[in-house]
Amino acid sequence: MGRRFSRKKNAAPRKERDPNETYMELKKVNEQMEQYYKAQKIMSDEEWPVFWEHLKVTLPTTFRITGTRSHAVEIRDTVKNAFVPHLRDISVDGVIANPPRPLAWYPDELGWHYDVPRTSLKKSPEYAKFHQFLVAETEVGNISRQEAVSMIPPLLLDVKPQHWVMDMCAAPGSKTAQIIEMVHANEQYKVVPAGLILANDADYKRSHMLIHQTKRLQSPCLLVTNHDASMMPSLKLAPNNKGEVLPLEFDRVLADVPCSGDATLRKNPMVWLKWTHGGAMGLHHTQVNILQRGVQMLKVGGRIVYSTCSFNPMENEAVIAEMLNRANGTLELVDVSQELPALKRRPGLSDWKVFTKEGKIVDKLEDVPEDAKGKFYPSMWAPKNASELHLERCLRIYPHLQDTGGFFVAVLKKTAPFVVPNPNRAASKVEAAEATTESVESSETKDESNTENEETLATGDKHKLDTDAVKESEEPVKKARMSRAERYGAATGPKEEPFLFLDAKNADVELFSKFYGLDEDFPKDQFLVRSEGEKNKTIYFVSEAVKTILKSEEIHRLKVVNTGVRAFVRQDSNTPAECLFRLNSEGINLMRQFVSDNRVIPVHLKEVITLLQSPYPKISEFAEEMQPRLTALQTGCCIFEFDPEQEENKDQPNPRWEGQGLTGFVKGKLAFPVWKAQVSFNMLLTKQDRRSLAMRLGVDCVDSTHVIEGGAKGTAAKAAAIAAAAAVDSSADADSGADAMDAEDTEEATEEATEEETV
Ligand SMILES: C[S@@+](CC[C@H](N)C(=O)[O-])C[C@H]1O[C@@H](n2cnc3c(N)ncnc32)[C@H](O)[C@@H]1O
Repeated sequence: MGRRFSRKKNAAPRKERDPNETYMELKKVNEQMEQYYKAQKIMSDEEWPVFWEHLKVTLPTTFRITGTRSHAVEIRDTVKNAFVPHLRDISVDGVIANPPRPLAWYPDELGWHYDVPRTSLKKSPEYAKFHQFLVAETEVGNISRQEAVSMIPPLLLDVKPQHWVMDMCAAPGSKTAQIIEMVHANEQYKVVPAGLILANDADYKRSHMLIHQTKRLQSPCLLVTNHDASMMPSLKLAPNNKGEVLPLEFDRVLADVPCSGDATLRKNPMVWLKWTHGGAMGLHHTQVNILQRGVQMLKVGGRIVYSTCSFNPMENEAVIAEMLNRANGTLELVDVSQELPALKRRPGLSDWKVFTKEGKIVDKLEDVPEDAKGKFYPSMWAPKNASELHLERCLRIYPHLQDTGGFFVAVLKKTAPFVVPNPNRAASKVEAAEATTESVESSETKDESNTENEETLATGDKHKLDTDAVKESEEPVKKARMSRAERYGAATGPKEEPFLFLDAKNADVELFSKFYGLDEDFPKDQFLVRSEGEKNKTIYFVSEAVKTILKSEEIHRLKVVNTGVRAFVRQDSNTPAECLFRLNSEGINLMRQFVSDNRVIPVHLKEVITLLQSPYPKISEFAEEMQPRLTALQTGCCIFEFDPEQEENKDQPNPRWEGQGLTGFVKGKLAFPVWKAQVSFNMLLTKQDRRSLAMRLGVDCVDSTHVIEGGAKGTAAKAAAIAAAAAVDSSADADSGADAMDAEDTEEATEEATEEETV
């Protein structure tokens, strides 16, 4: 049995990692890489030295002020007017740091960057306060830490609130979060957007990081799946309200594919050590297949964005060129030169070199040594018609252009239905071998979905494995033996509980609908549970669009790992209460819109402080004028709503941000669930949420050991899995690319969540 390593209970706290430590010690040279990219002529000889030197400079920290909250602009102005003036001319580690500033190309000045590394923030009291502010706002979802270049693909995806969007390789989820915000951009009171976000990742653990990262956005329009994206299953949706049965297709698709990540070396200095000629070779074919599946599932007229955090043409232009040729006129590269006009970019390449692993240039497949041929595909070379494909419309983002990481982005539009090319036009020998098993596969697929149109049928019969993992000779036998889940690319994580919709007439639904006075036109048939146990424990709410997927007769094909906002949780309470279902903080902002005012208590700061500082305050501890209402309130859960605008002293400086001149309170209303027992009250927030609320209000709080939060069984285990995944991720594996920072943030947050749920 292998040794198990565990952290000792009384071990000293883990030392905070200092990415710069390793960074500084590393020699920032890699001659192979330098030669390789010089040979690719990715830029002019004059520009090269500036580019190369810039790769060695620490990356600024960036964050986004999220668009879903109506007060995003107020948060921006707080940063701009209250913090920035105090952050001018501040010396950190002996260097005068540039104050935070907006990213020139990010719309409405909602994307920001600053130079002081995270690990040095505490060295300056001004920056420490700024950091505290960022942390508090991040916890409530008003700010999202994300690398600048990683914000570009969703912006170019041009998502509207009614769009159905698929994010094919979504973990850890920073781009998914951005897309969710776009779907919710209109934020109309009592309106659940018609749009949908299907966020997928092949890695089960990472799919849970994604769930964690997006949870704070409280979107009922999100569905998280766990498939190999090149094998996303076709699906017929449940009939819509016109009785039509439509295939699962998307208006927008993001293919932010796994890549070698060599454009992240400002943040992942290990790239300097690890880069080799072979790094991108095994990825090209997977990338083509993921992109092709995305194109297949895209509606005609829809947009697909392909992106990598790699400079390598084999992972970039070669993939796009192959896709355009396969699409044979049904796909076009969009000229986005007028979109994000302030974003500095360089055009895509129309010619590039292919190297062997040993670093020799090979002009064509025939020239590759026989024993290495299996690793190469004809599509790795620039096609003869490259100059006709408008590859210059691709975007190459280089670090020296605007002090960012590197990125590659291509925006494609589907102009007509796309049929997978004849297997004879297969991209490789391996793919051709796969085609020999087609009769086994396609006959089964046709049985399952014989009404599918030509395009989806073609899709069904081309489920491919990552060819690197497949031995050619074994392939036909293996594929014929594969389980259905494997053929559809479902990853091998634990079996998921089904999603079971509750009837609008279900006794529990009727009970909480009546108790909370849910609006008459609230869609009560969009609640679901995840187990067929005797008692419904946690009740989730999903949008209508999500429901049409979950109610599909073919839902067994899709491995859904998470969906829905936790709206109600059955409270195990000894207190007699008419309704034991309590509202959950996770869904409070959504549900508040539909709950009758009878269960909503407007409160002042005083009451919030009472709840934060005393675990079970009695009615007598609240303001006298509130006591009759609190006494009359039926026992059970209610919402306390705090509106800072109603405070008399709202313009007084907040002691926490003193010096920054910030006025008293956070902007916008705050709603949180509170349980009323016979004579006392209890705030139903996790320790973390209590702390973050206290921090935002500039007050202290007491950590109650009786914090109640809706942790479904097994959630702690899942959170532990997330933490483990984040830990793996933060060691800068290649495909985490530009999002490693986000993973680190997730790790921190998850450790908190785990701690919480085990209380
Ligand atoms: C560059 S990262 C994506 C970053 C993510 N879009 C974000 O913004 O946070 C690539 C992701 O692809 C996933 N992945 C790798 N191979 C995959 C496949 N065949 N299908 C789907 N996802 C895959 C990895 O687990 C990884 O999470």
